[in-house]
Amino acid sequence: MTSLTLSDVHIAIGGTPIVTGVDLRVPSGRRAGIIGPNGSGKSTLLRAVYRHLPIARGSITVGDEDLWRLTPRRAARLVAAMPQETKSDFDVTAWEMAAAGRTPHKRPFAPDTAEDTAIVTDALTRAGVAHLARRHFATLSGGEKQRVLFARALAQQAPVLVLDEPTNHLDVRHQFELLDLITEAGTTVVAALHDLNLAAAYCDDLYVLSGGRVVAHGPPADVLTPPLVGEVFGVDAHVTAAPGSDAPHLILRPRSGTGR
Ligand SMILES: Nc1ncnc2c1ncn2[C@@H]1O[C@H](COP(=O)(O)OP(=O)(O)OP(=O)(O)O)[C@@H](O)[C@H]1O
Repeated sequence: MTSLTLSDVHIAIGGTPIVTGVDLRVPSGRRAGIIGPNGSGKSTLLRAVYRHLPIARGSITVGDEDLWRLTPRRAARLVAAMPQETKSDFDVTAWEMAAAGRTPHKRPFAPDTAEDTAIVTDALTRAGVAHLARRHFATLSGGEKQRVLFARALAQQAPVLVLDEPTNHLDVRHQFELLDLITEAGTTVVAALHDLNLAAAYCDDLYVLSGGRVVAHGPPADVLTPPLVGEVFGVDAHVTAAPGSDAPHLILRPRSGTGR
């Protein structure tokens, strides 16, 4: 297992600063959630962690390895991603999409070994989509695609998992199942989540992004206070306890006095 550390990370797109001075540390095997309103920079930050977007300043380290100094192959052995969107216009099956997770473990154009096949089968099974293996990825529903992409990330067997809104297409049962699977996998996780209650229930620490900066971080109970939620998200929050757990549970309402 491996820790993930972001130090003073700055990201600009087309000369415009989007993420500014982010420090974030996920100890080995722990789960950090990134929350924040639309456009606050969550996806941009995660794209830098899975090397789809370069950083302008700062560093990202996995264990003691500087992610941006590694070969793509080495980086992909350390960090697997389940991005929000994937180009699905080309003609691959769900199996081939999941099997792409094995690429960093193989020589270029090498065929799948029996071990690769077993790992991909196991990943599709754990993600609950083995029955879709022969279907064309482009024809799957949003939630089915999301679970195949999760299978790809599992097949990659990387110690760090980056998840961008992993539950946004999933029905409630599959939301819980996916987050339980992630918890059982025991990998180091950084995930952007819109659902504050799922974030509170499944993450050890939360980082709140607003305007590309971290404005609060810590255990969910310390971060998800009514004043913080009011200030960052512009809604009223009432905090209760989640049934059978120590995690806070929020009841959210439109901000009083907004005329709604
Ligand atoms: N390629 C781009 N060119 C210009 N601006 C961009 C680009 N990508 C992102 N941005 C801007 O950067 C900001 C942060 O976007 P990002 O997608 O990281 O936010 P987010 O917190 O993930 O939002 P959401 O909750 O809506 O998914 C937004 O204002 C967005 O418009």
